[in-house]
Amino acid sequence: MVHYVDSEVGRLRTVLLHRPGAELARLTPRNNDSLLFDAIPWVGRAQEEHDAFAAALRERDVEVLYLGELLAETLAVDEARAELTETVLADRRLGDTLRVSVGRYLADQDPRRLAEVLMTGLAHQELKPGPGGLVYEMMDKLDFVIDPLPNLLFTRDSSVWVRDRVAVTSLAMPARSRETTLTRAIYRHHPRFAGSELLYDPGLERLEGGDVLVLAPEVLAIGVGERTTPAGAERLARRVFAAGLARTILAVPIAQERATMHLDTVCTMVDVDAVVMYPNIAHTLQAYAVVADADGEPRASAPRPFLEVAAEAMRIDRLRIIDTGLDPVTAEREQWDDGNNTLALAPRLCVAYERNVETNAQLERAGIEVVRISGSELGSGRGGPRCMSCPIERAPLPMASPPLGGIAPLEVGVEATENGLGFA
Ligand SMILES: NC(=O)NCCC[C@H](N)C(=O)O
Repeated sequence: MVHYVDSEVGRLRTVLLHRPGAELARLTPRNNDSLLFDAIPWVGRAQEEHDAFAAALRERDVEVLYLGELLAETLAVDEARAELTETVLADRRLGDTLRVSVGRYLADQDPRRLAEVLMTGLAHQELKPGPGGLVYEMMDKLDFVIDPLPNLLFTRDSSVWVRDRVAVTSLAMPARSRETTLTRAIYRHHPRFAGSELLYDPGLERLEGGDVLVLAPEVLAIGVGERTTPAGAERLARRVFAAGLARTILAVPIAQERATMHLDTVCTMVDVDAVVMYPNIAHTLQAYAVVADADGEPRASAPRPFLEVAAEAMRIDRLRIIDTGLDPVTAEREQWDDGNNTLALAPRLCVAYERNVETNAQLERAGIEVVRISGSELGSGRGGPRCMSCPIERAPLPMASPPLGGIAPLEVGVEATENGLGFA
């Protein structure tokens, strides 16, 4: 099984999605802020929108894997089951009496139902018969014994592939931190991923997948802001250099605000040399170019304009920008609604939310084909097509020029095609 991603735009072959389920029905006006949703989604409609997204990908020959299914299959492995049960029971809010009772409940579930509980959580009133004990008695019947994970929908953030390695990330927000226990278990125990080496681990410094862009073979950009810390970027750089997976990493400071929670909320790639980007920051965004010194340690140079540093690292003349919206107000509205958060299926072919009318028109004027999907309900969690997808295999792109540092491209069968770019 090939797992390989060396760009943002190489033809997408396999992707990990999560079809939203009952975990979305846990959202209420009391908890939506802490669970990182801006509204209460209509679950059935969100599922329809998501099914249409998945269908659009399949129609274009993309293999769609579902996190829920992989998790259920993973839980058939005893070691994975024990590991994930233990993680849930380690929650110090439970106390001993409730812990024993939750442990028994989990042990009684078959892999499919256990996967559902791990994703959807468990409400106090669902644990029957109640175990008694102080903790249980003092809980409200609507409280959660196991918290739900409504942000599983955004598979981009909990893992990211860099060439043939997968980085299981370290999520910053408490509402999301348990997500990576699930992705980690899948990559470690599911037979499909047997032999995959983990490049990063949830116990390390904060790092989220939405901040990691594979700009070109051997060039990564890492947003540093609300979610990813400088220490997370440095740790990933060290590991990527040690594994010979990249020669330059750009650390890109972004405002620590909800509107710009990840780098992919302001900038995504739509061609080998083009990004759709929020114009209000395009020319002020800076980047620190990080390379390995003689000992393999990451060394950063002084910050310079992102667009310049990126083009240099990618060995192209210019990184073309396609603006979000037409005017500053439309740009602000469409950036908020994930107009920048496109998912490239191949160079010059991307998936975008239909509601971002002006941005999509700009993309088309620039020669990018746009597959429009509706996302009125999906978008209530503040994420678009890129956030909702974790590419596992993309057709490789050629190196921009012969590698200078002696890092050889992997032998993974670059397709010979008419345009020579490895995509049909
Ligand atoms: N890459 C992304 O921007 N992902 C969107 C994550 C949205 C989610 N509600 C969160 O706040 O983490």
